[in-house]
Amino acid sequence: MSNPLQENVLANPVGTTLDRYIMRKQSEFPFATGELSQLLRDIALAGKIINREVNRAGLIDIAGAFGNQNIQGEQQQKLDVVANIRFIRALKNGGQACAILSEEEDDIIYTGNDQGKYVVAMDPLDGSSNIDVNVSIGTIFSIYRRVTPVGTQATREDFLQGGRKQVAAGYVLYGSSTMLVYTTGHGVAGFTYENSLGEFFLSHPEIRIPQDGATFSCNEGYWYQYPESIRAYLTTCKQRGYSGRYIGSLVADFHRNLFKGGIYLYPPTEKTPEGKLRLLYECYPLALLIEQAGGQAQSGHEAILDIEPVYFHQRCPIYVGSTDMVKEVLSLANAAHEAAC
Ligand SMILES: O=P(O)(O)OC[C@H]1O[C@](O)(COP(=O)(O)O)[C@@H](O)[C@@H]1O
Ligand SMILES: [Mg+2]
Ligand SMILES: [Mg+2]
Repeated sequence: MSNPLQENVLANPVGTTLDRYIMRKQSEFPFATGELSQLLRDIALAGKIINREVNRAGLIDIAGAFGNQNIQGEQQQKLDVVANIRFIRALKNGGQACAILSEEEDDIIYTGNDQGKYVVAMDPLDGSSNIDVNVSIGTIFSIYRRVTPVGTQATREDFLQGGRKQVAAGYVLYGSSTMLVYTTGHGVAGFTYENSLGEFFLSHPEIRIPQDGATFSCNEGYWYQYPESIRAYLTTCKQRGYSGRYIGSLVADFHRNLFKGGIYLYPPTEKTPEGKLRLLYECYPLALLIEQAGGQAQSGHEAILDIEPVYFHQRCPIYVGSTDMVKEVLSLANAAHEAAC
């Protein structure tokens, strides 16, 4: 007969670690060789290291601008640079990624692992404008199986395969808790970081976004730069009494809508006529996640995952979230388009 202590411990298992979950998922694919599993572990490790830097950002000298501009013409923050270095190093040491594309670097980063079967596109630190003010930020990643022969150097073709060729995608959210959310094309799972054990534990096995929502996320500071159809949509949302929520960190706004329902909009503006967000390491990975969770991601003309990739730091408008809300934006945009023709 077990005593109360044993019963209590037996009744409270610590949970499924990310490692165990990856192994369990791998065993569902008889031909899996473990390289993608190892790559996901490497990304989780980099996420843990950046989490440590983010948590003590105020204590150590990584606040503020780094003093360089990246290829986007944006002032790099110190934490952008730190996160970039940490991720590249973790992927180099992991040995599975033969090349990386980063928001913070102009061109392909070769890891020296030419035997690696995968390439990774990443936004090492998303929500840079929020770094110094202790607001949630994140890391976004997208993984492809290379198309160039193993043993050779990766080329731009490996990165410009198109959104539907992603074999995995996800993000790490550094918020009130740190979470890793990813998909390998078989649903979306979320893991919460347990600091004291240094482990990610499965906390959200099958994430599904609600079909509809009552929250809209966009920077209304650009109201007068938005297309008329978007202003019409936002006006309708307000007339319905929907909530406006805008953190200014794409990962954090996306995460909230993923769990609660809602829509994130970054339309074309006069300042960014093609949209602001980057196709390869912001829009594609979140579009794969949202479709796997039952939502939609559109550019106003087509599904984000169907946009043809032409160059590395390509931008596009994005409307992503609950299906009913994205569909409504599209129908207004199409009506405006037809009226203009
Ligand atoms: O300040 P704006 O124009 O509203 O843009 C905010 C958006 O830009 C971003 O900060 C762009 O990402 P980075 O921080 O990785 O450059 C998104 O996270 C965010 O949603
Ligand atoms: Mg970003
Ligand atoms: Mg960034």
